Amino acid sequence: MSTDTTQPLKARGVSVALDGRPVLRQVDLDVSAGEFVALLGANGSGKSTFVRAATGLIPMSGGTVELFGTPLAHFHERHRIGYVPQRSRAVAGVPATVHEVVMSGRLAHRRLFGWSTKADAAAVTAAISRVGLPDRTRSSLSELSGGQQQRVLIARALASEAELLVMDEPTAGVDHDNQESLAELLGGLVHEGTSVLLVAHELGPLRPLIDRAIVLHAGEIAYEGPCEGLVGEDHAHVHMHTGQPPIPEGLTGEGVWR
Ligand SMILES: Nc1ncnc2c1ncn2[C@@H]1O[C@H](COP(=O)(O)OP(=O)(O)OP(=O)(O)O)[C@@H](O)[C@H]1O
Repeated sequence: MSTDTTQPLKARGVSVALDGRPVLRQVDLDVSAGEFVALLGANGSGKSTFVRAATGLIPMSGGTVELFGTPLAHFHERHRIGYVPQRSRAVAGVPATVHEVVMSGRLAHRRLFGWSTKADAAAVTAAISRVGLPDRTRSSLSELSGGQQQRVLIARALASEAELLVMDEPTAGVDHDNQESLAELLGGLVHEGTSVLLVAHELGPLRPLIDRAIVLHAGEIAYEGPCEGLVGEDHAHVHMHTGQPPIPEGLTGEGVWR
């Protein structure tokens, strides 16, 4: 269980331009220790861009990010962040076994070119078991179903013993039963003190886990507050399409539409 109460993520005024076009504008977003935050919004609203910028994968054109109290540029404890990319981005053409992919989650624990240790092997075995794939350890990733591939990517983050999981659409293309298993797994991790930033279109079985929702619209925050302030599964889309809050302002008493 994580006992560190330092704020895992503090982003202020994050702006990103891609191909010279502003994609994110002045986004403030926090994830506190033990918190489960959902980042919602329509296709192209900038969700993936935000998590990629906040984890240092792409540069920002403005703003600041602190990870566990350390400015991004000086943050070297990569193992504390478990980035679970969109499956389609991560899996395409990867000729690796489940074991190899999950073992790659241990790299941040090792010295450069160090051999894997017993601790690495134990962490990998435990992570693969935890996502329910112990009998697929030697399978190639390409042989697995979409939901199983997603679990392998999560196991990689678990193997790194991450304290903040940043997950980009982990339920996309995953059937309901696998979404339920994912919700159970994440519920257990949160109970143990893991913090989560989840990018999603639809929350489904993950909805009860969420402490706070943030809706992006065209690269800016359009809503921040509890899920109860969101109406329906595709609520974010309704709002995005109409440009109007789906409920009269002030009626929920919770959350802020901007
Ligand atoms: N490499 C890139 N170069 C130029 N523009 C990009 C690039 N990647 C994304 N974009 C654009 O940036 C905007 C935000 O994309 P992003 O992938 O962050 O959105 P998203 O909310 O995660 O959408 P989705 O739900 O479809 O993944 C989109 O208009 C997209 O076309």
